[in-house]
Amino acid sequence: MKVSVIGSGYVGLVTGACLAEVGNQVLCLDVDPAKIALLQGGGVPIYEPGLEDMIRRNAAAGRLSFTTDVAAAARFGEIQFIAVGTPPDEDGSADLQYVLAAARGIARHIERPTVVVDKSTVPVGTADRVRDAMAATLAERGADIAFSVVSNPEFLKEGAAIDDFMRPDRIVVGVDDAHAAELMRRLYLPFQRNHERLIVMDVRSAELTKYAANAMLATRISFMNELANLAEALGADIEKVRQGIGSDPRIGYHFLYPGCGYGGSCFPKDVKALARTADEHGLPLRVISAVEAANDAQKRRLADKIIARFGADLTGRCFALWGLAFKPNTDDMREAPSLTLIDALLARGATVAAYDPVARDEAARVLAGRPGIRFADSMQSALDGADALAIVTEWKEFRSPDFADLKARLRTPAIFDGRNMYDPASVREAGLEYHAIGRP
Ligand SMILES: NC(=O)C1=CN([C@@H]2O[C@H](COP(=O)(O)OP(=O)(O)OC[C@H]3O[C@@H](n4cnc5c(N)ncnc54)[C@H](O)[C@@H]3O)[C@@H](O)[C@H]2O)C=CC1
Ligand SMILES: O=C(O)[C@H]1O[C@H](OP(=O)(O)OP(=O)(O)OC[C@H]2O[C@@H](n3ccc(=O)[nH]c3=O)[C@H](O)[C@@H]2O)[C@H](O)[C@@H](O)[C@@H]1O
Repeated sequence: MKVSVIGSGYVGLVTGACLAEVGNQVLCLDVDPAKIALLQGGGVPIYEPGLEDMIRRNAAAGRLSFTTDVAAAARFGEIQFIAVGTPPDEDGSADLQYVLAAARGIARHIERPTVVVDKSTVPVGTADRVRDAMAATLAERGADIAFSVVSNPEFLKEGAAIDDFMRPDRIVVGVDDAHAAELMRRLYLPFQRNHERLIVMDVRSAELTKYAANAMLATRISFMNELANLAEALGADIEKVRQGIGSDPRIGYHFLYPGCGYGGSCFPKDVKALARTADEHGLPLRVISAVEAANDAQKRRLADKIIARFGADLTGRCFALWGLAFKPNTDDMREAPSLTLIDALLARGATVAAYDPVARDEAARVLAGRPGIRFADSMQSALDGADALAIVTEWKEFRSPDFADLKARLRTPAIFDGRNMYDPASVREAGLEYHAIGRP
């Protein structure tokens, strides 16, 4: 099939590359000329394991190409995916300007019946707005071209995006006409060879399913984070409690890891947007508001622990930071808990020496112009001259450090572990203080 993808960010690129991988012809569009020039030259603007190889392979085979030409993209695909950003507006609701601009761009140039598939995360009712925007644009052109609007929310996780797309738990398709439903079924056939993964429903339910999934996952994390804080006060170990409850299949082990708060481009904004939608309908989601407040507090937790240990005035102190990205295996810094910690430390007069295996450049871009932060080339060099170490992202290479070396390099041998990476007894036996989340 011929497929256009409007928006070449995390979701657009992964969608485009994976659809090309199974034999479709794919054209990816973006409004950012620098991004498209990089992609056309064989580069990839984001770090996502396996993506660069997949893009190169499919571009070389002539199945995947990139453009900034809206008309070319609109005329190319019988299916047009919209995968542009939906950032939070000032009031927390999803800003739909990019989605609607993409829809108008398609309608301005299509020449044959087209199925428009919304992959961006959008509030319930957005498909209607996309339909209206397209109909108005077609009317301005005096064109009578049939089109359908489908909701096909994306559930991939950054850092595992290719695998999530190629082997999805489920593919949610919200659709209200048989032709579009059949086209979507054919498009996704290669991704469900072992068993049926397509869940077909009405458009509004599909739109809500996406927010429900992210809100449920965020709720689990905030629940565990608050419980961890309580465990700490009670002298209990949240890691033992996690194992104790995760073994119940009704609860399960996934997404039960306490830490220094959830970040990323989606949980924070989607939780806000869902709360906003509920408020607009006079049906406030009290649980969801609490999830958000608990996360804001949890992101400050490591800084609070450091202040409790070293005092509120951190002038002259330096803290080593391991991990900058909002989670491992990505260079994404959006809403990363590291940013909250860095802000708090710098505001109290400290300096920070940060190390991240892949997010260094992105972090340097985000933190440009902030005095007091140095980017180290290795885990070890971040420690030199530091008072203590804080761990924000659980990269694999942080799992088994040489604690004796750590102790030798740090002025105060103390670890503030925001991801509960170590066995407290082993760290303490090595002569280091260990301040984790919810552990005695
Ligand atoms: N990042 C993730 O892991 C996931 C994101 N989502 C959702 O997918 C959507 C996209 O997210 P990301 O890919 O992370 O965003 P992103 O910010 O990485 O990429 C969006 C891209 O769209 C481009 N763009 C904006 N307006 C355009 C237009 N009119 N025409 C063509 N290109 C345009 C931007 O230049 C940018 O490159 C959001 O709604 C997000 O909530 C859903 C699941 C996972
Ligand atoms: O809508 C989206 O964009 C995506 O949002 C999340 O994916 P992502 O943000 O890439 O990353 P996650 O692995 O979900 O982690 C999000 C945050 O939660 C934190 N987290 C995760 C799991 C856990 O047990 N504890 C915890 O603190 C992570 O450290 C990270 O900061 C969802 O997992 C995806 O299904 C969804 O498609």
